[in-house]
Amino acid sequence: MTRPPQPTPAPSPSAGRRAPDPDIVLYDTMQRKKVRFTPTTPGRVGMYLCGPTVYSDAHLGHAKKEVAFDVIRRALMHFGYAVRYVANITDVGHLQNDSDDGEDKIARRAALEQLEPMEVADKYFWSFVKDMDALNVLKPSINPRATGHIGEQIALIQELIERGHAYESAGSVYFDVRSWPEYGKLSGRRLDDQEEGTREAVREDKRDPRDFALWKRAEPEHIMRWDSPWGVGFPGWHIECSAMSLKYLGEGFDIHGGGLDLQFPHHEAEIAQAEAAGHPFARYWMHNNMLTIGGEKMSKSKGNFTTIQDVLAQHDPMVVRFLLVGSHYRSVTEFSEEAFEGARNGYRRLAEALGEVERRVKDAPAGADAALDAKVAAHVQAFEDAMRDDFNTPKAVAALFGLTTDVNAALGAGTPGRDTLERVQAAYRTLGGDVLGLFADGHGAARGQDDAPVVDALMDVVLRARQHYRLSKQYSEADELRRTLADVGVTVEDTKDGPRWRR
Ligand SMILES: Nc1ncnc2c1ncn2[C@@H]1O[C@H](COP(=O)(O)OP(=O)(O)OP(=O)(O)O)[C@@H](O)[C@H]1O
Ligand SMILES: [Zn+2]
Repeated sequence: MTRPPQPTPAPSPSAGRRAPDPDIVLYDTMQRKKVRFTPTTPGRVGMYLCGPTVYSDAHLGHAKKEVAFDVIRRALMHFGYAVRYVANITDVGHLQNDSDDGEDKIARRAALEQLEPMEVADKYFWSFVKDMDALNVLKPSINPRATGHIGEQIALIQELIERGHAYESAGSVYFDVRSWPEYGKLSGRRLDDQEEGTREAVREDKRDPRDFALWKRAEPEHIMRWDSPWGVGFPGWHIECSAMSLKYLGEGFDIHGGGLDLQFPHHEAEIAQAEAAGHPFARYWMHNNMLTIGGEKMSKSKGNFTTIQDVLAQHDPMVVRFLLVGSHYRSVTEFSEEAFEGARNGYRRLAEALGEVERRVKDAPAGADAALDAKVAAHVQAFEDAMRDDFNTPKAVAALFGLTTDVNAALGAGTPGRDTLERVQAAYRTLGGDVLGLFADGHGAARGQDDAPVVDALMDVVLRARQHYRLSKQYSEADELRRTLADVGVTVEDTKDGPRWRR
């Protein structure tokens, strides 16, 4: 079975209010330098992002990646491009330790929680969606799941076998790394170097220890299994991304994104699988750096993670987002309470200035303020220049602070003309709101002030009252309190450290 050719589809239309900006520069990992960005189809961008493996709640490291690429997408839209944004959901094939051995992460979790594997995948998929909504991450245009594309993956594997780049062995299929000299071009790893690291892990059914699985034979106890030309099995982790990105974005699509840690082997494998099968792959590769804690990558397996839900129980989602955009996507973001403190103050400064502008704009005197207009235009220019230069969000945020200093000075001296205030408002809403994703409804400026400390104090009182009811066995009063809180979206959980709440 040969896979039909994949024409580049017309991307779904999105806001293209201005002519596509030809001066965007981005850092391409493949070329190892900043290059001018020119999409294949003028005005349209096809973008693919490696999404989560849905076997646990997402942590703040995942949020860094999602927000980083969300901002890139939003910036491209701001600069006049229609973006089709495809982000996959891995719900099969991702084995423990990212290797070709071990249990499937989803199946393992299913056994632990005594759920169907698809129940696990759905549970954590929806938890991920909720987190992303809270962080104001735009929904992907397409959110394909690996289990929904087994046919496409099998077809691509067949093409690789036909072309002599993959072989079947005992019911599994492996990519023949030696048949594809370009393997290693993204990460810059030479085949000899790779051999060193993997010699130990040599499997008897592989011709070469560096060969990676495209399809794995399912042992009898393996629950997630599909029929294939090679018997009952399941796909390798890498193949889904090659198959689904080509399916929805077409050959030679524009941008492929993901975390730096995915460069090797995942992205290297994605490229080899597509290109060895004769399908030109992504034209630009973008990688976000890591969110760290104590200098170490926050990661599920290291256990040094804080879930997004836990973070959001303590911090305004817009402050979390502000913290993340405060460092460049290619820089490390160190997670600490002090960093949050800084973000809270920084975000409040912007949100309060916008709040004040929005309060005054209706009653502002007619006309404009030329001096302030000139300053606003310069800050807008600085913001856009920063974003054109490899999406430099820290510089862009600095431009918003510059704007805020000038706006606060002008507001201190009186109320500027309405035309100017409207331009100031539009600058905040467009640059901070549409591009950086801040000031989402119900947060920051819309609320006028950060009421988190007040809410925290009130919740403290309420939880103590509930605790009092419980200790004096007044359970119906305690339940009534919990229900009242639930009605306004506040969940109370009793943990071994006492009651905790989140909204
Ligand atoms: N600390 C982090 N900072 C930024 N991006 C991250 C971080 N951790 C994971 N990612 C990104 O999120 C995506 C999914 O990662 P993955 O599921 O491997 O998370 P993980 O916590 O590293 O899990 P594990 O420890 O089980 O490998 C990848 O693109 C990865 O680069
Ligand atoms: Zn991928």
